[in-house]
Amino acid sequence: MKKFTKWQGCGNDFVLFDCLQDDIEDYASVARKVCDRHYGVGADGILVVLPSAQADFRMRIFNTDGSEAEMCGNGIRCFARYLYDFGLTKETRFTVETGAGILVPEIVLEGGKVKGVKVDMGEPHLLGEEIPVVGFDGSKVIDKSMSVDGQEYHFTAVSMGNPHCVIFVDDAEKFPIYELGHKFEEHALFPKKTNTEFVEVKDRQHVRMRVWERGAAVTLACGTGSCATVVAGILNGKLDRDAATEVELDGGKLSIHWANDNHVFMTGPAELVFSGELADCEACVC
Ligand SMILES: N[C@@H](CCC[C@H](N)C(=O)O)C(=O)O
Repeated sequence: MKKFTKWQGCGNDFVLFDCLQDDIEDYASVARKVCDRHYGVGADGILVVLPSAQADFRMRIFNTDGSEAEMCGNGIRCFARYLYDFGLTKETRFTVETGAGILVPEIVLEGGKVKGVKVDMGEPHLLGEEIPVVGFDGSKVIDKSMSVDGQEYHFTAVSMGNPHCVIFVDDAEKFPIYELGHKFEEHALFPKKTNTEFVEVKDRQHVRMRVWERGAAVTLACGTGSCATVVAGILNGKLDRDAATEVELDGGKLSIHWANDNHVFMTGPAELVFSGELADCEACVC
């Protein structure tokens, strides 16, 4: 029987497997089964805790469709809180190897209790080949035009280790995300597919964002998407850089700050939902 814990950060939910001792044979197949909301536990992805030769821990993340993502912002806060709450580290600040490099989460304490997690998400990548976006080698992809379903959209592309396409809209609530989201994800401009954020700017430090995630469809929140949104908002002159921006998501709020050292800092909640054991663990080697 493989034990797991279920977590959520702003309603973006994950099943976490601690594979420091017992590994899972096929992460992709476990992700597809376990994330199913009818036949499985139900989640937007699975997080895998692994040892690392370069950092204190290693995190891998698999989407509901079994694809592996380079990084997950809400996921790394849950990952960090698991390590701290379950006694795998006594440190409040430690290093995590991810597909986006080594990142640094910090447990935020208030009166001895965990209030949230702040993560140094590293530097955004802006060149076309780094994201990647076809046809933009050597240049940034800011306020460019793309056609989806016969309609022209202005987009800005940012990588936070994983690809994001940020679209500023007049009314985020009215955007037909369920009908059109997958067309952005699969657009020929993005050879590794993309996450897409539909963003309404409320004021210079406050946005409303809805997301269609690569490999997971609509989720209640996206941490890397929130970072990409704020970077794109600043690059387009819509947001201020001197203080944090509040990103209002379907499932909660994140505070994002693109600091002068070029690092993006994300602060937000991470909560344990429940612990359990998989009844059918045929994909595990434990
Ligand atoms: N929800 C996550 C991002 C998860 C990975 C994403 N779907 C991808 O494939 O890049 C977040 O909070 O960042």
